[in-house]
Amino acid sequence: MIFSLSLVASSGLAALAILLIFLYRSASSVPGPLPPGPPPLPLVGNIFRIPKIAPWVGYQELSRQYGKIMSLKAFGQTFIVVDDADIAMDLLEKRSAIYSSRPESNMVALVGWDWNFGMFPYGAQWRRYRRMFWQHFHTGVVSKHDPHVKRGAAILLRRILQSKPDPREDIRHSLAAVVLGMTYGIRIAEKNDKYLAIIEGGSATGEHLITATSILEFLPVLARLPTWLPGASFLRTLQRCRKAVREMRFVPWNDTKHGIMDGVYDASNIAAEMREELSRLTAESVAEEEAVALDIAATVYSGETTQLISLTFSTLCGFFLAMSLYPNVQRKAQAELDAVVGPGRLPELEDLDQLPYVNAIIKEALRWHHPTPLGLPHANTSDDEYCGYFIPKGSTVIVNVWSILHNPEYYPRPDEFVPERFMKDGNLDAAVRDPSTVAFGFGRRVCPGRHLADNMLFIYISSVLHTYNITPPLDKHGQPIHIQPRGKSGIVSYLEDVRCTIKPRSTSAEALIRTCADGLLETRPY
Ligand code: HEM
Repeated sequence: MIFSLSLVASSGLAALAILLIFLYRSASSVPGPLPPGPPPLPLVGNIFRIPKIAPWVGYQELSRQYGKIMSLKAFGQTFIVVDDADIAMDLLEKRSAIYSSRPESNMVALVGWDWNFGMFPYGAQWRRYRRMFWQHFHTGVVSKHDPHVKRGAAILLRRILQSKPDPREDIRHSLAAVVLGMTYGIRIAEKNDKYLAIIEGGSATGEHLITATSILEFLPVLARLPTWLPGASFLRTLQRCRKAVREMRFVPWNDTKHGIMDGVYDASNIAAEMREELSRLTAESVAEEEAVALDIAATVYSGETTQLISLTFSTLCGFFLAMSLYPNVQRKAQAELDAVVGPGRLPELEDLDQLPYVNAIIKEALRWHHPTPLGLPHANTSDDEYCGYFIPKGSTVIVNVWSILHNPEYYPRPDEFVPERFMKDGNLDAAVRDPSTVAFGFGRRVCPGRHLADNMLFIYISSVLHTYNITPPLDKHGQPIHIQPRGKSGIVSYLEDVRCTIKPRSTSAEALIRTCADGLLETRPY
């Protein structure tokens, strides 16, 4: 009896143990909840809660309600929105093995951008392209582009001497000169340049890439409809986009390859280096390698929706506006430049360490008006769990970079342009979070052009501060107009209005612009 009782008891215990193990196992295989977020509607999810205008502000408001990591749903797709630098690092840097892909997008191929590795999914092909790109931009080699950068800054200095109330066209023209010179050795014409028109046509297609706003993203089958159908104007737009992107991808490469472009060109350029390498390959591998090289070159100057031009352009526009609004900042930087560089020359990269306040202005320019307020989205390639929340494979992970860079806890009075926040006792303060740690993205996808971008921002900003005074624009009565900084919505956010008055600091500054800039602008190849 005792035996049978104990048998029953022990078999009961065993059954209980098996049941507990089963319950534990099934509980642990049930994914935890998604990060908090607004309750989804059936089928469409949170489509109506996804902010469309200045979405970084809308996401910040949602994050205040739901937390620093939250989730939204749209047509079955999960969006994870992160509003905290440490969480972004935890996921995108520390777990970069699974958070380095891009969201799948039908629009990328429909608009014709599927050769650009910035949009490739994570994998062997992306690695191969990125490695090739990196060979031309890592810290050990990036200085080879300095002559092109200095020449671009000289073009800007020379063009704004005409003192127009809006510097945008001049900034864009000078950056296009850098990118075409550096990539293909092409020197663009003062006016009506063929290659400039090609870049602008290609980059304008970037707006069609924004996912979740196009019906084609969810119903790609519509792209197969005949273009002549009434109401199918969007298909004709896509056709035009693909043509513009194709021209951007092939025309400069082919023209320089066959030596048929107009005007002068510089022998030192990335495409020429690539061709040199191709010439050492066997005939069988040349065709495949040339296709990759051509796309890498096109990526340099088109980047992810024309990184080099758009993002550097947008940051420089923010700098011009900030200088017109904060005259004391400008004067302080000019005093530093006068003491270190002196009146007889333009600043050089070698001066960088001696100019902490100018460096602080560059950091503040990247923070105050960040060109990609929501960064570029990542996607995770396997299911994950973070702080008890389930993050399903294939989620779109968005970091609200703007909100992080405007968090008053780290950057008090965040809407004001205050370079002093990065300074302590006359030096840069290492204790303040450097905006570059989030501004250039994260993990394995971090911007591979960041060292070039740093150099460009330094040369452009220090050269302009050294030679020009930037003040507010004047109305027809000669009264200063106060411009309110407002960023437009888009993957790249541009300021709506950056009008200002730009005048040489003195007659000797004007002479310096003419002599130094004209020297750099000589048409002789390097
Ligand atoms: C102020 C200037 C710039 C800013 C703020 C910037 C910012 C960024 C950001 C936020 C990303 C996405 C990173 C991520 O996914 O986490 C990115 C990617 C990228 N950037 Fe930049 N960038 C700048 C300049 C440049 C320049 C000058 C180049 C080219 C020389 C460049 C080439 C690229 C490329 C090719 C990618 C895609 C990388 C990949 O997907 O693997 N960027 N950049």
